[in-house]
Amino acid sequence: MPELYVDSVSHHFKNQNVLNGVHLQCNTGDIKGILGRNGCGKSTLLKCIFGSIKADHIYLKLNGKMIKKPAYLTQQIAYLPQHPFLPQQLKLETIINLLCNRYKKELLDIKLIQQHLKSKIATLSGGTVRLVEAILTIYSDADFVLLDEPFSQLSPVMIQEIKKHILLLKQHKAFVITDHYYRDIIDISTEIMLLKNGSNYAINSMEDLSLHNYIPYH
Ligand SMILES: Nc1ncnc2c1ncn2[C@@H]1O[C@H](COP(=O)(O)OP(=O)(O)OP(=O)(O)O)[C@@H](O)[C@H]1O
Repeated sequence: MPELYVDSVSHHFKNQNVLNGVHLQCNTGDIKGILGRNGCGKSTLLKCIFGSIKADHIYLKLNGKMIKKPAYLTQQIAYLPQHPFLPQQLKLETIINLLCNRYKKELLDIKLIQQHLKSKIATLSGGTVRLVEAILTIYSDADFVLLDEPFSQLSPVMIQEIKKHILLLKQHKAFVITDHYYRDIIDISTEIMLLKNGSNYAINSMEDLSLHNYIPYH
């Protein structure tokens, strides 16, 4: 079964140690939810795994094989960054033709996608771009999908739509997802971890989140 295994992730910026030996592992069917306060290093962790920043140290295996080059070069990992990444002047249809093969049919069956196929990205609202980017990443060819704040900017019904697609695709893929909409993360995740002071902690209840001072005590 496809497996992403990441261990001993460490990274610093100037004199700040952001990640200090983080561990993460997931297989097809897993949705790994990552929670943590602002600035604790969630985005940095996803970037280190994807390879868009070079970690001080990372031990990364894909399907049992050690990967030494940036993981995005394997094309087995897809990544939704926090910032918009689709080319503004291209039509959605062109982007799909360039990027999507494996789940193209399923993608083109989605009403929201059909609706905007002929539109240039520049003409879509900010939230719609976010929605389209999240759906394209979920339906990418990759077996492992990293999603950085896929729910931000989205109305509740659109958050529901994204959750539906993640749950549909998890039979074929593994997801690592982070967002401050923690209830939505908890709702779909098979496992939750909290990032704090550079380390990861297993979360088994809402009380754990209070104990770690991620959510306030009631
Ligand atoms: N390029 C950079 N140069 C210097 N410091 C950085 C850089 N990128 C991130 N940092 C710092 O590293 C820390 C972790 O940032 P990161 O964006 O990973 O946090 P986060 O958990 O994703 O936060 P948020 O929930 O607010 O998005 C922060 O203190 C941030 O200021």
